[in-house]
This record gives sequence, structure tokens and C-alpha cells, in this order.
Amino acid sequence: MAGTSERQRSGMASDEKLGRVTSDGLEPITSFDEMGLKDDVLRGIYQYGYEKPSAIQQRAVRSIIGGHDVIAQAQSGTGKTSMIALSVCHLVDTSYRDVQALILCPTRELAAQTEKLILGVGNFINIQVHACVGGKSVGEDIRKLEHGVHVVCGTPGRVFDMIKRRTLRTRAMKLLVLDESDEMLSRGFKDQIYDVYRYLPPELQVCLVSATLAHETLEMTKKFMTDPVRIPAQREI
Ligand SMILES: Nc1ncnc2c1ncn2[C@@H]1O[C@H](COP(=O)(O)OP(=O)(O)OP(=O)(O)O)[C@@H](O)[C@H]1O
Repeated sequence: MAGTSERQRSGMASDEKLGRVTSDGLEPITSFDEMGLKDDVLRGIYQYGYEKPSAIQQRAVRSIIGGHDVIAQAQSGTGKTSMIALSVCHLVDTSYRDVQALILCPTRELAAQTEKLILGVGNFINIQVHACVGGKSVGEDIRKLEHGVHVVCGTPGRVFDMIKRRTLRTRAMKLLVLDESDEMLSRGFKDQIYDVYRYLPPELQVCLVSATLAHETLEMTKKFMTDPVRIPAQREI
């Protein structure tokens, strides 16, 4: 998307292996106030108890909410799920009830945690979110999705099932997040991720969060992303 101008301004380097991917020159933003987040999302963040963004949040949120495709290298426990939650809360327009953001996760637990964080941070924007995961009642998924939600987080198999049934409508989707994509691939979700992707609109922002960037993850970034901004791994939260 508008990634080029940001890169040009900050004089970022390209990385041969990842193509036109950047890393250097993204100044950390050390306060949530400075990120350009909607006021009601900021209120939600502070009410949730966060005072200062973690290292990955300081580096990645601006690019995500600025509409860029982003590759964020982040381990568990670095605040990456909260980063996804607050970015999604900012990007979704809750004045209409279509699914605008889809977050694919490797496990049911991570999908549930993501749902909880979105509801927490989104407390003042009346955001509706549904965790769509295997092992839970299909009837409940259908009921929730037909009632209308802004965000779906889920495991690739169940999400694809809901898309095929046309219960999960993809027409208004503007953001796809692949959380722990290395883990999703190692759990054998590759085909389902590609199946889901084929149903999404072409004008789609894609963010990928992964601790490592394995060969298959790089392949996905090439297929799904345009000029991504890359945020390298950070050591501390
Ligand atoms: N900016 C922040 N300030 C204070 N605590 C935070 C902040 N961001 C995240 N946390 C807390 O740190 C812990 C890990 O955060 P989060 O779940 O967002 O990260 P994660 O990298 O996805 O980790 P995990 O995989 O362990 O859930 C949580 O307890 C969360 O509430």
C-alpha cells in the first residue's frame, strides 16, 4: 500500500531474501498517545491496564494502523496478541456490522485469548468479535456469524468451513492477520490458509506475525503481501 513513501522517508534498507522489505529506520513510538489511535481505543488500552507499549508494539503498530502490509517477528510473551488487538480495534469501523478483520491462529487457546483482548481493549467501541475454532459447536458459530460481528479470530480449518458455507462473509474484509504463522505451518494448516486467502478480497491488508521466518512463511509473504514493512524481533517486552 503506501509503504514506499514511509520507506523512502526513513531510508530503510531492502532485504534480498524478503524482497522489498524493510527493517531499519522505524523509530519506536514509546507512548500509546503518540500512535494516532482513536480516542476510544486509547481509553480501552489504559482501562485494560497498559501504560506503555512493549517493544514490538512501539515498532509495529504505526505501520499496521497506517495500512501497510507488515511482517513482525515476535515471540510469544512480547505483547504481540495485544498489538494485534489494539490495531484491529483501531482499523475496524463498528458503525456497520460486517466482518472486516480476520485473524488466523494456530490454536484454539490463542484464538480465545485474541478474542478476550479485543473485547478488553475494544470496551469503548462496542466491537463484536467471534472466536471460530474447531471442537466448538458449529451451530453456535452460525448463530454468532449470522447475527453479525466485526472481527473473527480462529483456526484455519473451522474458518474455511464457515467461509465455504457462506456463513462467514468475506466481502467487507480489509485486514488479514496470520498470527504465529510458523506454528500454523508446522501444524499442517498451509493448505487451509491458502484456501481461506483465495476467498478474500484483492484489496486486502495482510500482517504476518511469526517468531521465525521459515521457507514456507517467506513463500506466503511473497504470495499474499505487497511491499511489506518488516519489524525484526525484539528482545524484551
Ligand atoms: N503494553 C503492555 N503493557 C503491559 N502489559 C502488557 C502490554 N502488552 C501486553 N502485556 C501483557 O503481557 C502479557 C503477554 O501479552 P500478549 O498476550 O499480548 O502477548 P503475546 O506475545 O501474544 O504472548 P502470549 O503468546 O504469551 O499470549 C499479557 O499478560 C499482557 O496482558
